[in-house]
Amino acid sequence: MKKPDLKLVLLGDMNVGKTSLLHRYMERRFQDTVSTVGGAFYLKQWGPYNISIWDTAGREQFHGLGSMYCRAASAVILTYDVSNMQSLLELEDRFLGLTDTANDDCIFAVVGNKIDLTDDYDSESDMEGERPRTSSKIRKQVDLEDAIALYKRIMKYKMLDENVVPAAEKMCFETSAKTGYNVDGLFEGVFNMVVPLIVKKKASGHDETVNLAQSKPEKSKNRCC
Ligand SMILES: Nc1nc2c(ncn2[C@@H]2O[C@H](COP(=O)(O)OP(=O)(O)OP(=O)(O)O)[C@@H](O)[C@H]2O)c(=O)[nH]1
Ligand SMILES: [Mg+2]
Repeated sequence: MKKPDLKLVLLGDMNVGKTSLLHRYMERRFQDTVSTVGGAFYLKQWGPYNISIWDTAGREQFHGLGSMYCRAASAVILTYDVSNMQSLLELEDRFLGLTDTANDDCIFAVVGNKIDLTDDYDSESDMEGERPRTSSKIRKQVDLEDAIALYKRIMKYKMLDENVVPAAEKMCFETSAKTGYNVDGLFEGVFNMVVPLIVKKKASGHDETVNLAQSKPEKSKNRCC
């Protein structure tokens, strides 16, 4: 199996839709999921590069595995559910510390999924990024500004200079795995951000990504642990 050039990890509480986002992006559809056990990974070719994307379990009982999955990650997607404020709070309380094992120049994205459930979204108009209001849905509990504030706190926690890292507005997304809203924008936005890191690493001869042949996972989209 070809060695991935970089590693991207999805973290977040159970039920926020991490697996569904990955299915939507990789398989172009929304399908029933079961709560993830341990973790799973996909391989994605992006231009000349191979990216491994790791889906992790949000359930508390698998929490101990999180920092292992984050080891040497170049990008972490912290995912919450826009209809559930607690899921945003958990990112800071429970998941951020797991990223201590990621690369120093790791890029972070904060993603609010299930936007389709909220009164901030109209599926009839889900075209070209439009998102007018309707009245008949759940109240949105987390605003994009809350996610942006979290992103800024993450940068502080990582002791990264806000003027050097990607702008918060560029790294906070709202998505719907169900309708596909902004899912390509999320993954491709993150891929484009990390490509310069691969180029830099290759140029300096420090290619330190995980060798999948050694870390013993399976074919694309297989479960492990
Ligand atoms: N309406 C709606 N439901 C969603 C969306 N994304 C996921 N779901 C549903 O939310 C539930 C949980 O989705 P998963 O993708 O399994 O969540 P997860 O974050 O992978 O959960 P764990 O594996 O337990 O950590 C499922 O019933 C999905 O169908 C979305 O964008 N909109
Ligand atoms: Mg899952």
